[in-house]
Amino acid sequence: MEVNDKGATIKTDEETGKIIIARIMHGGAADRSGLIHVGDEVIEVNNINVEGKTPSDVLSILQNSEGTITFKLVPSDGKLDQRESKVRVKAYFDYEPENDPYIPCKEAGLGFQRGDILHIVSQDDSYWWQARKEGEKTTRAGLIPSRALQERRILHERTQKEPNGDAKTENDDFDREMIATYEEVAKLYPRPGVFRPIVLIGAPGVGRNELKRRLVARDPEKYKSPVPYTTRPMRPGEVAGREYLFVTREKMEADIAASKFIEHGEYKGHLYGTAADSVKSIVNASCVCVLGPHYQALKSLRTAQLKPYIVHIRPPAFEELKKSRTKARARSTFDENNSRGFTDEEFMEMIKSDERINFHYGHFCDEEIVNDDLSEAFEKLVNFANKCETEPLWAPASWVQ
Ligand SMILES: Nc1ncnc2c1ncn2[C@@H]1O[C@H](COP(=O)(O)OP(=O)(O)OP(=O)(O)O)[C@@H](O)[C@H]1O
Repeated sequence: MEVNDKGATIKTDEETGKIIIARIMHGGAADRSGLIHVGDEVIEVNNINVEGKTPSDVLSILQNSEGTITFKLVPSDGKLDQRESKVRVKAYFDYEPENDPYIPCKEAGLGFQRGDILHIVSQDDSYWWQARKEGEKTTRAGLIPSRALQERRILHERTQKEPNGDAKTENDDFDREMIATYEEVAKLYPRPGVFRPIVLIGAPGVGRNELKRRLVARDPEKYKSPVPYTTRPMRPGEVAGREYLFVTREKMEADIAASKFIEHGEYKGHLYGTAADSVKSIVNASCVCVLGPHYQALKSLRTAQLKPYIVHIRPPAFEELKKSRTKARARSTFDENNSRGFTDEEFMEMIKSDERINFHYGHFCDEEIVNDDLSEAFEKLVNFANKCETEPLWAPASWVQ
C-alpha cells in the first residue's frame, strides 16, 4: 500500500522494511521542491522518528501537523529521471480510482472518462502511469492504469455477456478482438485544399442519409458523396454515373475480392458498394467527401491515408424518437419500398443497435450528434464540419507524422 500527501507517496520497502518515497507526482509540491526523489528513505517527519512505523502512521503525523513540514531523508543511490514525456493519449474507457481496489494509492489516482485526452507524463512504472488531463497544466499528475495493466484487466473481465446483458451470438458482426485502452494522439492541423472526409456512422434508419443529403445540398460544389456501384440493371430515367455506376457482377465481385470497396452489401440479389477510388478522387479534387457507411466499414476507413473525421449519429430516447419521426412522416428504411413509417419494434431496434455501436465503435468517433430535432442536428453537423476544416484536432498520432 502507498499513502499520499503533498504530491508524493510513501511505502514500506519490501526488502529493508524502511519507509521510502514510492512516487513523486509530477507538478506536486514534492516535485516542485526538487529535493525529494523516488527511493529516498524517510527517517524523520517534523522531528518525529519514523523508523519502524507504517506508511499510515507517517500519514497521520503529516495530517496532524500544520504549516511547514520537514523531512529528514537518506537519498537513494540511483535517482530516477523525472522528466515529463510528451505522450498524449485518448482514453477509450472510463476510470474511477475510488472504485479501483488495486490502485496503490486512491488519493493519488486520476479519474477520467472515455474520450478524454490525457497527457502521460511518466511511464516509469509498468503498471501505473502518471497523467494529467490535457489542458489542466496547473494540477499535479495522478496515477492511472498503464496500457499493459488495462489490457490485462479487460481480458480478465471479458465474459460471455454483452453490456446490455444479451448473450453473444455466433454471427455477431462486432470485432471481438479489439481491446480498447488508450490510443496515442497528436494534433492534426488543417491543410489548405486538403479536406478530411466526413464519415457519419449510426444505427440503420437513424438519419445518416438525410443529414448527408442536407450537407451536400447546402454546398454541392464543396461537399460531395461518392456515387455507389451496383450490379442491378439501370432503371428508366436513371443516368449511368449519376444515381449509380453500373457494373457486372463478375467485375464487382473481383473488385470486392481485391479490396477496392470501402463497403459493400447485397440487396434483393444485387450488389451495392462504394469504391475507395471514388472517395480518393473527391478528396483529390479538394472537396469534402461525405460518407454514411455501415459502421463495420470504419475498420477499413480509419486510415492515415484518408484521415476521416467520424461523427456518430445517435437516436434520442424512444419517446422523442417516435414523436419526431411520426411528426416528420419519416419513411422506414427497414421497409423495402420505403412506403410506411417506422414501427415501435424498429425504433427499439435502432436504440439497441446504437448502444452496441457506441460500445464497440464510440471511441473511434470525433463527435456525436443526437438526431432528435432534424434541423438542430443538421446545424451541429455543419458546425462540426467547419471545425474540422479550421481547427487543429486530436487524431491518431500515426496520422500526423
Ligand atoms: N431528426 C429526424 N426527425 C424526423 N425524421 C427524420 C430525422 N432524421 C431522419 N429522419 C427520417 O428518417 C428516415 C430514415 O432516415 P435515413 O434514410 O437518413 O436513415 P439512414 O440512417 O440513412 O438509414 P439506412 O442506413 O437504413 O439507410 C427518413 O425518412 C428521414 O427523412
